[in-house]
Amino acid sequence: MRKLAIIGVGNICRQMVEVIAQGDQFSIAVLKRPSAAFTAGPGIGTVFADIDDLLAWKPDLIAEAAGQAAVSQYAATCLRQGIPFLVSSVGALADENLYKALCQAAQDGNTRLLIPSGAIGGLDYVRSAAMFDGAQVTYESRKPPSAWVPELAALGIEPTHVTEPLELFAGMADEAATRYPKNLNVAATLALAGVGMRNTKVRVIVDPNAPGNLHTIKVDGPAGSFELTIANKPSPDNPKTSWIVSRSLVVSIRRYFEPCWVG
Ligand SMILES: NC(=O)C1=CN([C@@H]2O[C@H](COP(=O)(O)OP(=O)(O)OC[C@H]3O[C@@H](n4cnc5c(N)ncnc54)[C@H](O)[C@@H]3O)[C@@H](O)[C@H]2O)C=CC1
Ligand SMILES: O=C([O-])CC(=O)C(=O)O
Repeated sequence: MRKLAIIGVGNICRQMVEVIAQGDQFSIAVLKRPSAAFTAGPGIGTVFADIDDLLAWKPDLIAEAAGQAAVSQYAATCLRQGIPFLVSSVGALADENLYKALCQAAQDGNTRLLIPSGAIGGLDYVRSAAMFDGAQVTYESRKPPSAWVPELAALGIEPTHVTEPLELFAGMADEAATRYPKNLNVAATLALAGVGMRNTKVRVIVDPNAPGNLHTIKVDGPAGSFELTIANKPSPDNPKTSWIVSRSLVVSIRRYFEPCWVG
């Protein structure tokens, strides 16, 4: 039985535990915020509120499903201790210094910083296409107003008053992922797989007509072109987070331990 630790006890964690409990051979511990009122439910063996206690439990892999601040707070310590660290809040790595420090910590610990595809896909193609000079990569996020409630409120906009597509942002991936830490982690993922944070162009649109969380990736380069639109259903408990994300994390965990993987 392997030991899996999940940082964060929200929507993604809940779904991961449900899926893993159905067949994977893991015992699961979670790390909650010290102030959070959370007790172990089905599938969760132990609840920690302190990272040192979690590390003393000696997990085989730690998955972060908490937020960008949790990556800067915990990842380096875990990696230096030789524990693979799977990041969901990839936008934290838009900070180049943090990204380099975590790669170094992984090397020092002889382990890996793991980055899942999350809400998007096609990263294998993007990675290969980016090996050719001149490849261009763009990303467009189009989510309904329900995914943008606090951000719209900060602009003084009532979500129900958005009746036409509204461009929130146009710029580069690092800025998008930093400005919108709960909606644009995938911009950083795409940038890391492809042509980098400062070369990946991003548009963010609040679209009242979007049938879900739409992600469009375009690649144009010497090797060919590629256009992919993914229409994700939002998570039942969190409209910002696409439902598929927890599954992507579970796939990454299985892939880490399995002797053979595809893709
Ligand atoms: N890579 C991807 O495709 C995606 C990544 N994400 C990332 O996943 C994160 C989690 O998403 P959800 O589970 O839907 O959010 P959620 O808000 O339902 O759950 C987050 C949980 O983490 C806890 N938390 C926050 N900071 C913490 C800390 N420092 N230590 C311990 N616990 C902490 C919160 O109390 C909450 O229980 C998002 O904030 C986002 O950064 C979300 C969607 C897609
Ligand atoms: O789940 C999604 O659709 C994307 C998302 O929130 C993120 O990248 O942070």
